[in-house]
Amino acid sequence: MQQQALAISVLTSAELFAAAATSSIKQVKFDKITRQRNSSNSTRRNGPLDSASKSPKLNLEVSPHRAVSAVRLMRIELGGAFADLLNEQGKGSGYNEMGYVERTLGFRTRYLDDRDLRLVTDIVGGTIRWRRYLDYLILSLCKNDDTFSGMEPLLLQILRIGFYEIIKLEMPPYAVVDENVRLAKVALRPGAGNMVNGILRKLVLLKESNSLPAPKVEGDDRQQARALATAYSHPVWMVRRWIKYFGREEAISLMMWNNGDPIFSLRANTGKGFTRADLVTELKRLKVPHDLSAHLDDFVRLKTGMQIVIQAGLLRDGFCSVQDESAGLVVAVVDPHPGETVVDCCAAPGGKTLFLASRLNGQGVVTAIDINKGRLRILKESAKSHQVDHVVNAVHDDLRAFSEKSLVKYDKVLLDAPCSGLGVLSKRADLRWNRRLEDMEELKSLQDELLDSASLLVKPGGVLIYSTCSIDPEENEERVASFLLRHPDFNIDPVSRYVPTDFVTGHGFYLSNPVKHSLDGAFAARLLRSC
Ligand SMILES: C[S@@+](CC[C@H](N)C(=O)[O-])C[C@H]1O[C@@H](n2cnc3c(N)ncnc32)[C@H](O)[C@@H]1O
Repeated sequence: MQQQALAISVLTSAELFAAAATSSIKQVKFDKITRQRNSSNSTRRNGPLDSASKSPKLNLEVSPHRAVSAVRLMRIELGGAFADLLNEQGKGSGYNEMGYVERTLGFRTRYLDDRDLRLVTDIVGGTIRWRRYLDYLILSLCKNDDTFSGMEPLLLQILRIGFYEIIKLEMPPYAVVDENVRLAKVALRPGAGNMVNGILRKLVLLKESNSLPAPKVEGDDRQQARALATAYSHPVWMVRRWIKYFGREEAISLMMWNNGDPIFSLRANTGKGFTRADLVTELKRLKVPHDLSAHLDDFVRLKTGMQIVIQAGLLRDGFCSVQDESAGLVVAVVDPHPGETVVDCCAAPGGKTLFLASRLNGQGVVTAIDINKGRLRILKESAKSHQVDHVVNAVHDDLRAFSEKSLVKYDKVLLDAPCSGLGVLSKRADLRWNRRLEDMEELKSLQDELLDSASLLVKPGGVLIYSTCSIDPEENEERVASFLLRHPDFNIDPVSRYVPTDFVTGHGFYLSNPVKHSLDGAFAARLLRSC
């Protein structure tokens, strides 16, 4: 199911870190909203104790995973945190989150077991992905627009959960109605429960009679894009952009991919002497279904069971990393060899650095630069647990400053640039709602600037590799074309020697396309500096 993993990837961990750094202000805002709500409901009959109470009542009537899901959705929406923020530490996070339930909803339920945690992950991921479509349905079943726009945040989350469970998870509808009505009554007030009851029952009737409202794809381009954006739950600007670049059918396929269950891969950490064969033995012992990667020797694809891998400590102990094959193929494009000097210009949290380092077989150095201290700390810790820290030199700096002052030139320079992340929307459930069209322009000029800086670090005859986890031509091919105009001493080195032909574009770049390859989207260009 969606968002199966609890701790997702090294990348996610760093973003969690970044999110945590900004969450305190947002938490104050959230606490304030929920405090206001709690104080106005302090007299409810069946309800929990007020949040000010020292020992919240144990309320076993409410299914704990729904309470936690609702709270997490509130946090994500109000706080802009990442969907897996509280899943990071696996089981332990359940306790953490129950604390939130107590403080914000004002009651306790039993603690979450593994099954509950999986349900929370599925419900939260799915509800976020389908938000635009769910809201369209909810709005169409409300008395009027004001009922929807004036709805309190928690009530809206409870409705979204109910709609998602009925429409997308196809759970037994009347059980879903009962459970969500109870949650609304306990967490809010009896009237809120009645409203949830009324709206969910209308939905069940429409679903049973096959007459759910559906956005009509008609009118001019903008109107059609709007309807598709609602039906497939994406922002309108993304849909328009994808139709422009990929055509309507591929845009739809891409949205369907983004809404599907994310697929996770593991990379065996050969730097620690743990081979893919060892990983496979472990996965078999743990009964985790998997396939060998068709593209990379050290990788396996998981069908399910990431939680089991996490709980077995394989990630914590550095035996493997969660890394998408699309990112692994970028390292294949870099093609590091023992004894070479490599610089990873935007390295943190270190997914690619670790793979590069393990490929050096203990000879050579990867200099890993990043502007973000917190993310770089994660990189350093991971390098230690992966036992590749002796070949990783972590540098906290802005690449633009570093490249101006560096006297050293490198054999291989990887710029894994900050980008929109439009290739990884299946794993990053909330990213689609956080990205704005305006971000694209800012990102493009940053990418140009960083490319210019990275090029200063390449020795004559050396290679600059530019990569992103985006599928957007303006962040990929266009940035390379613009760079080559500014830097005539660089030429395209086609990647066909490094990755399977299927991933090579007409211009000799590497492109992993979610629709075509069933991997995350990623891009890389090899640019050779003349001697
Ligand atoms: C796409 S992420 C890199 C992911 C990483 N390569 C990996 O595989 O785990 C981009 C990184 O660029 C860093 N960054 C952004 N601007 C930078 C700058 N001016 N100098 C150095 N790093 C920068 C960000 O902090 C972020 O960690």
